[in-house]
Amino acid sequence: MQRSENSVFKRRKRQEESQAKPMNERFVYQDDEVIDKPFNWVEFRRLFAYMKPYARQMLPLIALMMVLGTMTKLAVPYLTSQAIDKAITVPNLKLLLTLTGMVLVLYIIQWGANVYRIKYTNIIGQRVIYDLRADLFKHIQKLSFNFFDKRPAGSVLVRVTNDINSLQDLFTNGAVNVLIDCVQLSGIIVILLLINWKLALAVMLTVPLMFIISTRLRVRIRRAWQDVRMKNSRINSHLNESIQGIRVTQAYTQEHENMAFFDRMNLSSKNSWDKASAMNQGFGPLIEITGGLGTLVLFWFGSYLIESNQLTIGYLVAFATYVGNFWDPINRLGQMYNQLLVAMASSERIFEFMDEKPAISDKPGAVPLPPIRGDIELENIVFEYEKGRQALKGISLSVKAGESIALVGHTGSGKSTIINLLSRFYDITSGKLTIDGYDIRDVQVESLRSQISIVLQDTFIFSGTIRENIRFGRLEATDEEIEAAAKAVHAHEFITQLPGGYETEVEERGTVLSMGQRQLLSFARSLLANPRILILDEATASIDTETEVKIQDALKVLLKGRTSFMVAHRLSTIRNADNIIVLDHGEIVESGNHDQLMKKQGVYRGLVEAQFRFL
Ligand SMILES: Nc1ncnc2c1ncn2[C@@H]1O[C@H](COP(=O)(O)OP(=O)(O)OP(=O)(O)O)[C@@H](O)[C@H]1O
Repeated sequence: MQRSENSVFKRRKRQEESQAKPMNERFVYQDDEVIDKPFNWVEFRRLFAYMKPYARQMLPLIALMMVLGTMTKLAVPYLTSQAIDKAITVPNLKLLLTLTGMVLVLYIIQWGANVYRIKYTNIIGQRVIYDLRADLFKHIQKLSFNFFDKRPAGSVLVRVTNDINSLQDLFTNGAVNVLIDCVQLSGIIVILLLINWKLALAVMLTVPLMFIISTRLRVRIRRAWQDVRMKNSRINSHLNESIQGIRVTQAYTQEHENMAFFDRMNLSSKNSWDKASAMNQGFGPLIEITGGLGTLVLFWFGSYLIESNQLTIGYLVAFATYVGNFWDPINRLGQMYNQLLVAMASSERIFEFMDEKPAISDKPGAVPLPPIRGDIELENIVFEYEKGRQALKGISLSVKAGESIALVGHTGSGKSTIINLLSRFYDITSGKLTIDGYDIRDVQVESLRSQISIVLQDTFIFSGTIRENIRFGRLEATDEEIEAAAKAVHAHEFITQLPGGYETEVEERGTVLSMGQRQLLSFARSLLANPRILILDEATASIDTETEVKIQDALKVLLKGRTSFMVAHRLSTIRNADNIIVLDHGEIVESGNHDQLMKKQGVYRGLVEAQFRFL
C-alpha cells in the first residue's frame, strides 16, 4: 500500500515536472514571501518587546529554574566519575551509596526545575501570541477599503493564523531553549577544560569543520522551508476563494477543473515539504558523524592520557558523557537558528500589516461631526481608484436635507463610487465634499459614519440570532425597538414564521435566509440605527414585486425626514425620488425628477423604455 502510494506520488511528480506551464491558470496568487532577507535586529527587538510586560514578573523565576536545571544536569557526570574512581575501582560501598543518593536528588531537582520552567515559558508564550494576534486583528479592522481591494482575503487570513502560529514555538520553547543551550554549552566547555584542557581542545577540533558545513547546509534548508510556506500560503488563498465561490463552481460544473488545480497546488506543496524535510534529516546525521569523529579523538587521545597517568578512567567516562551532551545543544542551536529565521520572516509579514497606515484616518485636530441635518454638497469631485483612471470626472451636486436622490446609469458609470465617497470609505482625489458645511476630511471618521447607514444588495449577516443581527444597527436598542423596526419594514411576518422567531440562529452570510429576507433584515437594522443619511445600494434588487409594494411603504417610513441616496437598476423603485441623477462614464449627464426626465427624451427615458420593453 505504502509503496503504491509512493509510486502514485512519484508519477504525479513526474507529470507535474513535465508540464512546465500550469494547465489551469485561472487563479493567480502573488507570492508575498520575502526570501533571504538579512537578519533584522530592529524587528527582532520589536518582536521581543511583546515579552516585556511579563518579563519582570516571570523571567527571573524562569532563569532560576533554567540555571538550576542545567547545573544539576552538568553535575551528574562529575559525580559518576567520582563513583568510578573512588567507589568502584577502589570498592567503597558507603561512598557509592552516598553518590547514588546525590545523583537521585539531583535528578529530582532537575525534574522539578524543568516542570516549572516549561510551565512559565508556556504561559509567557501564550500571552505574547494572544497580544500579537489581538493587536493584528485590531489593526486590520481599521484598515481602509483600498487595503482589502489589493489583497485576497486568504492572504490576510494566513497572516493572522499561520504567521502568528509560526511564532508560537519561538516564544514557548525556542527563546528559552537557546539560553539553556548556551548556558549548557559554556558550562560543558569550562568543565572539559578544567578536567583536561589538552583532551578538551583535541575533541573540539572538529567544531569549526562542522560549523562551516552546517552553515552552508542551513541556508539551503531555510530556503526550502520558505518555499513550503509560500506554497501553503497559496493553498490557503485558493481554499478561501474556492469556498466563497463554491456556488459558482458548482453551477458551472467546474469542480473537476478546480480539483485538478488544487491537486497541483497540494502536490507541489507536498513535494516542497518532502524536499525540505529530506534536507533537514541530513542535518542530524551530519552532526552525529562529526560527533563520532570527536568520540574517536576522545578515546584515542584519552587512552594515551590514561596510560601516561594524566587522566583517570572515571574522568574519561565523565568526559565522554559531557562530549555526548555537547553535540545536542549545538544541533538544537542550529535548528533554532532556522526557526528564528522562519519566525523573523513571519514577524516581518505581521509587522508589515501592522505598519500599514489606514488610508482613511482622522487628521490631527479632526472634530467630531455634530448631529447633522443632512445637507450635502459635492463640488467638482474627481476620483481615481487607480492612478490615472478616473471613475468620477468632476461631479457637482447639491442636496438639501431630507431630499431623496436616485443614482442611475449604466453599469460601471460610477454610482457605487459616489456612495463610497459619502461615507469616506475612500478619499476624493480632488474637489470638495461637505455635509452641513463640514468638509468630511476635517471631521472624525467615526462621527461621520455613525450618522450614515448603508443597505447593500449583498447584505452581510453575521453568525448569531436574527435579533442580534438587527441590533447591530444600534447596540443599546431594546427588544421592543428591534421588533418595532422589523414590523415597520415588513420583516416581522417572516421572522415570526421561522422556527426560533427572533432567536433563530443564522450563519455567516445568512444562508438560512433568502436574499430578499436578508435585505428586509438589513432595512430593519438601518431603521434602528436611525441615521440622518441613508444609502440604499441596489437594496431592493432581490425583493419580489409583491414584497416591493410593501417595501415602498416601508421605504416611505425609512426615508422620511432623512437625506437618502438610492442606487437602483430597477427604475420603478426610484420613480418618487426628488432628484434623479443620471451618470455616464463618471459624469452627470442628466438630472431632475421622473416627469422632467421623461419629457427630456434623453438617457433616462431611454433606460426606462428599455426596461419597459424588456418586461
Ligand atoms: N475597488 C475598485 N478598484 C478599482 N476600480 C474600481 C473599484 N471599484 C470600482 N472600480 C471602477 O470604477 C468605475 C465605477 O465603478 P462603480 O462601482 O462606481 O460603478 P456602478 O455604476 O456602481 O456600477 P454597477 O451598476 O455595476 O454597480 C468602474 O469602471 C469600475 O471598474
